[in-house]
Amino acid sequence: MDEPKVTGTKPRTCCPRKSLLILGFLFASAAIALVAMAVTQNKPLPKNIKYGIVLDAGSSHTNLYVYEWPAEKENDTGVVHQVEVCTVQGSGISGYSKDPDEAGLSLQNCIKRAQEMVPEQQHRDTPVYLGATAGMRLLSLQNRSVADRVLSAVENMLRSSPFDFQGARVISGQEEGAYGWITINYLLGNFKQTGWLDFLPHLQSSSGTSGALDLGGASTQITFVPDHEPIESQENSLHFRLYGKSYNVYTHSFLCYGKDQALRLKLAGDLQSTQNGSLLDPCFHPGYFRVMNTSDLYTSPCTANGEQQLPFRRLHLQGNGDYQVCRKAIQKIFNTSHCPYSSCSFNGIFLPPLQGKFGAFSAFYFVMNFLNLTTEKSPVPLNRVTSTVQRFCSRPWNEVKAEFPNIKEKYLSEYCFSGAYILSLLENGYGFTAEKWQNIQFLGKIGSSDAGWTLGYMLNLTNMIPAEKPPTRPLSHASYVGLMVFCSLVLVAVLLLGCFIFHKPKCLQKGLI
Ligand SMILES: Nc1ccn([C@@H]2O[C@H](COP(=O)(O)OP(=O)(O)OP(=O)(O)O)[C@@H](O)[C@H]2O)c(=O)n1
Ligand SMILES: [Ca+2]
Repeated sequence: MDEPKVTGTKPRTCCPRKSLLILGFLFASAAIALVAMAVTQNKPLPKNIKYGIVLDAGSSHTNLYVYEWPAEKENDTGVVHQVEVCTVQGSGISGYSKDPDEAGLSLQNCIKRAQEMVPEQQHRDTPVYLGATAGMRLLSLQNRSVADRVLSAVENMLRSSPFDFQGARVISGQEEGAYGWITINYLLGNFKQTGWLDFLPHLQSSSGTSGALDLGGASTQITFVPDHEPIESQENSLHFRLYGKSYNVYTHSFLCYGKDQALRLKLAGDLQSTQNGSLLDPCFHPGYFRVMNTSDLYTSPCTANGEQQLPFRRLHLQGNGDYQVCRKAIQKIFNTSHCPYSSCSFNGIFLPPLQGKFGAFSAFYFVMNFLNLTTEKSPVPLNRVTSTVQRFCSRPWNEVKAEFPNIKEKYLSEYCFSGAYILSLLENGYGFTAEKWQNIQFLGKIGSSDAGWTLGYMLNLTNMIPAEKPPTRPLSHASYVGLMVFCSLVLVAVLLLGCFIFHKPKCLQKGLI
């Protein structure tokens, strides 16, 4: 018998497979398009670089610095960096008092170098500034009109360059201190806008900044934020508002206390106790000789007051490398007999208690670096620095010369004096104890940029450091797009899942067949 036929309609294929496939395809395409759009939209645009040039016309020499930064990030912190430094051959511009035009010509090679560094089409938009420091301050005191002629010679040279000349002037000691402080804190990232993390306590000192110590040939600067102390003298007080934060900064520039002028001060003092023009100098190596015209010692306004009729015209200096005696001789150039404030450094100049970390650069760094005292990770303790300088000073000059044949004799012969002077200035002048010494970091460069006042000067003149924190979005554009994509995907996935759960296609429901 035939089995009864099952009648009725065939069970429908409950899943419209085709539609599901199409849906899946559309979903995948949408997801791919979303991701592709986010990626292409966020591809870094071709970099639009800007340049700026600053000439540091120091007392001993002139350096030209080229800086660059991405145009669209101008107001961010830490984006400007040095791409070139060119050292002008010969003396500093103040050394051209006898032939001011030569001061202008001396800059030519470095200007050429800058022309090679900056793309030609940007020459006209690249600002160039020249700032002269203590050498020109001294020349102005000595002979204003000669100083003006030197300045106009360098100005004419810079005006004739293809760059956008913005000025050549003598900057004040206060500015030099302040811009050095801005430079190092900008480069160390201490002005960083922390955004969401603003409420966290700062790790460094209470101000979150580092002090700056600059030692030049003719002046030296100390700049830092004291700890809640009032700054007792107006001329040492600066107020900055940077990236939405206020800073009360102490600064002082000691004219005549750069290392070259300090040596002159010491020698001029020593001369008073010699009868015949022979001087046994403890700050030079045993076996070192130097002959100088006594008149040269008194050409600077730093020593002019002590000018006297000496019975000899030449000074015969002979080294004996005695560090302890050298320190005593140097001590005499710091007058600590009077202080009209609650505390002073020397010469009656106000100094609040030292606070926080310090970055020490220019000659502080050159000398410490030469003595191999900057290579270790943590600061070398004061007693080790002292014994290193002491040992170096006692070495015979011919031995030192033979060991460092490539170092300029002028630099090499003075590292003993310079080491002792740095210790005198920091220990006795500013009061860095063995403990506080550990807060000093000797630095030449921070990243690719030299520590010095020039970067801070340019940042200020180009208005690249805003007083208030620029309004920033909580997320970067890339993070924003990424998050949007992610959330969209999650949303779609949740939607699909919801559809599947609440409108389960019959084929997926158990026991239907
Ligand atoms: N490798 C070097 C380079 C420089 N010097 C000396 O360090 C001193 C300071 O140099 P610098 O900071 O360049 O001084 P200037 O900027 O020229 O002087 P100032 O800031 O006082 O105008 C000078 O006596 C220079 O001879 C040194 O001993 N070793
Ligand atoms: Ca300098």
